[in-house]
Amino acid sequence: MAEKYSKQQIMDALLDLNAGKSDEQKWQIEDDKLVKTYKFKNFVRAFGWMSQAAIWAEKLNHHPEWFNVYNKVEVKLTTHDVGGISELDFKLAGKMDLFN
Ligand SMILES: C[C@H](O)[C@H](O)[C@H]1CNC2=NC(N)=NC(=O)C2=N1
Repeated sequence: MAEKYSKQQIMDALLDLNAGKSDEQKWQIEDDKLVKTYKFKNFVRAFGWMSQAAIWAEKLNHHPEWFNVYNKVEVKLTTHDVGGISELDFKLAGKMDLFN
């Protein structure tokens, strides 16, 4: 099972994940969750991306909390099994960024 990351591990991994991204594209930590809002051209693009992300989530056996309205998807990643953020959240976040 994944281990809960310490604050330091989270900050290190976050720097890595956000490297080279504009402020708008950066992941943030909110309430012990890794959070980002993706914006797409339209609903079909948003939903297509969610379908791809769902396949990665299933592969990793790690599932997002997310909320979609039209062209926006708000994603919150946390590891329920450990009550915090783990490597799995950063893995899934990295995959999500690959095809957005
Ligand atoms: C039994 C099952 O493997 C676990 O409940 C998995 C499924 N997906 C999960 N997803 C997330 N985000 N956190 C978990 O702790 C988690 N655990």
